[in-house]
Order: sequence, then structure tokens, then C-alpha cells
Amino acid sequence: MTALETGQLPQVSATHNPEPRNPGIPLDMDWVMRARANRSAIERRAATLPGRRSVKKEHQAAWLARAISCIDLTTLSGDDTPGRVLRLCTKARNPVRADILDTLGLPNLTTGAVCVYHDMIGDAVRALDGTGIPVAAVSTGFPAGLSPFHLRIAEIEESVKAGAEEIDIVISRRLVLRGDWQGLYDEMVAFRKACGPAHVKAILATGELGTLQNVARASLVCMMAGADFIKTSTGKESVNATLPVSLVMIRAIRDFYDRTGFRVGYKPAGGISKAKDAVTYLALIKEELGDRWLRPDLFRFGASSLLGDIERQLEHHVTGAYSASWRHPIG
Ligand SMILES: O=C[C@H](O)COP(=O)(O)O
Repeated sequence: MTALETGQLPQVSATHNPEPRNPGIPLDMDWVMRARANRSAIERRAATLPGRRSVKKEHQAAWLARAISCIDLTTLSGDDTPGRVLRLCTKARNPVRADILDTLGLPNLTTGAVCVYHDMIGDAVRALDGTGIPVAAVSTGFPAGLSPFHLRIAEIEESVKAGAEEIDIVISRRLVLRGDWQGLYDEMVAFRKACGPAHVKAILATGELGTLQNVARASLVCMMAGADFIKTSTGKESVNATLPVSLVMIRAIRDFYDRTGFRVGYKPAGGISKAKDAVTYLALIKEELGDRWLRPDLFRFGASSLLGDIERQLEHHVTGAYSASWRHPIG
């Protein structure tokens, strides 16, 4: 029986040692150019994942609760308002009905972070004051990343000043498409420096990178340049998080850890809205990277509507009945 089939989930210790931050390493072009991705093997492996009954029923609630603790609860709309952000933050603080959490023996559950545009940082920081839930801001001309470079740097600095503890930058896809790995490395080093103490997630926008080999190489270059997390997508590309892309990025993270000893986090984002998909991702992380990555400091979902479905599943777990999806609105 594999570890996955046991359904066992490692406990999150409040006192576990904080992970040393990835300081980055010099650009290693030999390593980058050796990175390959065998599409058919990766797609075969990815295809086996969703159909499996990966978690036993008695462990499901624990896995779903863990998924909640790893959500970057996100709103990234042109019509965002302080009121919507306030409601989102209220949900981040109390993601599931208290009576359900009491029944499950899971008090004090919160999401991993709240993720917003720059203009909403102040509202989110005030709404989350005293909770320990960090505010993440998308940055660098999100989602296209095509604004002038000095403005992208300034945007990061402004967001950190406004109280964002995590910055989700978008890379310049054209650097990857041209094979300008030095350019990508230099850009990422500059973004990481501008973040200062804030942790930086590098959004690769994998749906726009052309090949899985490019995804593998871009993942490595961003980690060499000091990314704390690598993230699949903005949620605005036509193809966002997928299991094949996740396998490639996760294996790059494993490779980077094996060679440098630094653990880099992983954030699939965009289009993940079902509880069963969240469990598939967690199971994949457990299999490929191990239990240490199943914590919010090394794994996040970027998702705007996943929480509602998980809440419904937890309610069903406790009461045996589903409530209507409109009873779990967010935003
Ligand atoms: O980073 C987060 C994504 O933008 C959220 O995408 P979603 O709205 O498809 O869940």
C-alpha cells in the first residue's frame, strides 16, 4: 500500500521550524539546458491521478481542511470594491461554519492568505489585522507583465509598503519564448530584491510558454534567481493550472531541493474550483515532494471559488446532506 492510499495526513505543527528562505544561486546554464520534459510520459502519469480513490473516507475531512489552510483566497476583478474585499477577508478568517469545525475538531482554521490587486491591499490588511493571515498582492503589471520595467519594480515596492507580505509577480513570457534565460534570471533577481522581506511567488503563466520544456527551464531559472514559490498561472490565460504542468514544476522543485537544499513552494492557480481536484493536487504533492510540502508555507492554491465547494463537502461529511451552492457564496 502506498503512502497515498493510506490516506494519512501529516499534522501541521504550529511550532515547526520556519523554512530557510531560498537565497537563490548563480544562473547555471548547463543545468537549465539539460532540463527536459517528456510530454507523453508526463501526460500518461497525470492521466492516472484524478481517477484514483486517493483518500479514504474517514480521512477526507482532514484533507479538505488542509486544502483550506493552503488557499490564497483570491479576488482579482476590475470591479473589486472594499466591500467585496472585506467579505473575502471575513471568509478567510472563518472559512467554514463554526459548528462544522467543532464537530470535526478543527478549530481556528483559516485560509493561507488573501490575494488582491494593489489598490485593495490597505482594506485587506485592516480586515485581517491580528489574524496572522498575510495579504498577497499580484504585481508587475499583472496579468500581462508588459508595463515599463521601472514601474513594475516600483509597483512591488509600493505594495510592500502598503502591507503586502507576499508578492505574486508575473514573468516576461517573451524572455522564455526567446530562450533569454539570462534576461529572465536578471528580471527575477530584481523582482526578488524589490520585495525585500516579502515573499515572492513567480507566476510563469505556463499556458503562454509554448512547451513543457520551457516550463521546466523557466521554473529552474526563477528558483535560481531566488523565488520563494513558483506559481502556474494568473487565472487569466486561456489555459491555467493543469496536472501535466504541475508535474513538471513539482519535479523542478524537487530537483532544485536535491541540488541546493532549499525548499521552494508551489502554487497551482486558475480554474481549481472543486474539492476533489484540490485533494488530487495535495495527493500529487505528497507523492512527488513528500509531507513537508503539505503545509501553507510551501503549498498554496490560487483560487477564487474553491472554498465554497470544499465547505459544501465538509458540511456533507458532517450532516450527510448537501446545501445549495448559493449558501456558500464568496465575494
Ligand atoms: O491566482 C489566482 C487566480 O487568479 C484565481 O483563479 P480562479 O478565479 O480561476 O480561481
